[in-house]
Amino acid sequence: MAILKKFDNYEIVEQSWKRCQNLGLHPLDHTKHIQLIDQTELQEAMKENKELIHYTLEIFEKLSPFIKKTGHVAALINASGTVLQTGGDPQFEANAKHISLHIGANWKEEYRGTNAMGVALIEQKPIRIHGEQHFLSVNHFLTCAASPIFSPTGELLGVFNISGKKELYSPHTLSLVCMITDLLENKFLLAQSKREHLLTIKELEAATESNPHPLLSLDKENRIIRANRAARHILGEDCIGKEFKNDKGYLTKTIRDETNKYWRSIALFKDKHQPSHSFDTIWGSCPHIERVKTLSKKASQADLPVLLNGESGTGKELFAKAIHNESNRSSYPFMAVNCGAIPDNLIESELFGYEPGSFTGANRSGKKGKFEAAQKGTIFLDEIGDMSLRAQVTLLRVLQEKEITRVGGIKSIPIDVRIICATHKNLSEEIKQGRFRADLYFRLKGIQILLPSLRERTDKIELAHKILTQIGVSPQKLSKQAQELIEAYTWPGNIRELNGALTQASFLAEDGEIYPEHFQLEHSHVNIDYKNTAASIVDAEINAIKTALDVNRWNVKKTAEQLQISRSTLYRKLKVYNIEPS
Ligand SMILES: Nc1ncnc2c1ncn2[C@@H]1O[C@H](COP(=O)(O)OP(=O)(O)OP(=O)(O)O)[C@@H](O)[C@H]1O
Repeated sequence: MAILKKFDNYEIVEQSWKRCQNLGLHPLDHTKHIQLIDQTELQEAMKENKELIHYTLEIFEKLSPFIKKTGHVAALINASGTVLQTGGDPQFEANAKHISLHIGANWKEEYRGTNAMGVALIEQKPIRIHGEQHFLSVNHFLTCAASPIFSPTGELLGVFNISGKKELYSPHTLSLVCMITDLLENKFLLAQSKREHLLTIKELEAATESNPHPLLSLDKENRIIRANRAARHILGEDCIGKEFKNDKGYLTKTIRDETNKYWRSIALFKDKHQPSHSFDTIWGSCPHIERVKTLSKKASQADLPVLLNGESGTGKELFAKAIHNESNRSSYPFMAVNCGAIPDNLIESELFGYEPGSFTGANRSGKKGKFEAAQKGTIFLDEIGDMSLRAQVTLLRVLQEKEITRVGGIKSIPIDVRIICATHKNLSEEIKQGRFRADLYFRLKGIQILLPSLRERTDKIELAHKILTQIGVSPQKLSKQAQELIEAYTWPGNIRELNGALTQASFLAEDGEIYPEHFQLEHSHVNIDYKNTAASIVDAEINAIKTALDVNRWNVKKTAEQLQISRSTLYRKLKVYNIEPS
């Protein structure tokens, strides 16, 4: 075993060798313990790991030029050790078959001795096993690097491995394997958290360099549903199911919020270093938004109630904050209340507070309500159209009397607060339908401001560039085709949706140019004209690529030069358009 000592993972390998000896494995007998599963079991395993295989194949395709060229083989095993996929250098793959590195074989340590996949399964961390570190001498010609793959809830799904001849040893293979497993884990998380509030923690001392994208998703109660490895590293391995408390002041960025107002009301995760909202932070130069800004600036000086009307995600809260920040009340609090999210029986205690011991479950020392907390400042009543009729009566009384009484209390407290309301509903229609009180509407209306939807705006690309700059991506990375898609899509979730879509697309583009395939949008919202234009652009591009490939006899370097694109872009397009030599 002395030979093992020259490697830094000496202790792990030594323990593995001991386990192999205890299990009765012999370094020279590699056939005795071979474990293969039959076709039925294999199909079962494939079915169980369908998603894992699908994502791995996507990565295999991207990697295959590199792996083939460098004489390596990549392999995926499931959590029981069975090889589910292999791919890479065909010549080396033939060698690999001789040592049972093929689909259906089991590479658990107990069957194949010390090996990177088997040890990664046991240690549940990335590992390299090089040359003579392998227990079976038949594997001594190999150098292997493997890393476990975890589900977004922390269960071990399998292991990804890259093997090559030991002369090809490179210190980077292990990093590559780790990057691949991170990518796989993120693909799972993105796919599974479609209807969850997905965040990334942006900047943190504890964030590891090799894992720059901690991702986690939250449920409506702010509990962590899923987290990738980087996020679990920061928040603790047992973080799943716990509340995400941002008590350490992490800078977070919402990647996706399925426009569920309840999640949005958990507005805890604000970047502390963000400039406070003013009209300068409201982007856009389309005449429509310019008009709205001018009106809002005037409104900020008037101390009258303001009613903001607009679809979800059009910036109502942003405008409310800007109005407050530019008003005489700016040095006093801005309190936001999502009226639709508060249960009817709690609305009074939420708005007006309560005295000690007033109801079961209440805080023993009593609590200030939002009106009191906003004293001399502004209260923002978001989704006022969703407020129950009962709550509307109570609110109307406060507006008339300009004082509140805490639940369970008798003392009246005078209130000096400016009210800004917002709704996506047509309140006149709500009044007609008997769902909103006309007298309350007239009290709240004051200055009415109608925010345009994103599809009505002419500055979508300008907004997209601003968003990309904000998330640290150069606007140049937005391809022409992606710009066409942004213009054509109808954006039912407005700027919030655009923000989420771009953040996600830039993430999926992995620092490359952003193309339509990086967006996860609902096709039904794409304008029909675009579909035709897009189809013709795509056809023209496919034809150009095919012609150039024919002319250059499939020499990728020359073809890329002729098309004036990089080789990696050409490879990507070949894959996306499924172009193969005929
Ligand atoms: N003109 C704009 N410039 C910059 N960012 C904007 C603009 N409009 C909206 N946003 C961004 O879009 C997101 C949604 O905005 P906001 O929360 O203000 O919308 P909303 O209309 O209040 O949505 P909801 O009705 O769902 O409460 C926020 O991240 C906000 O910063």
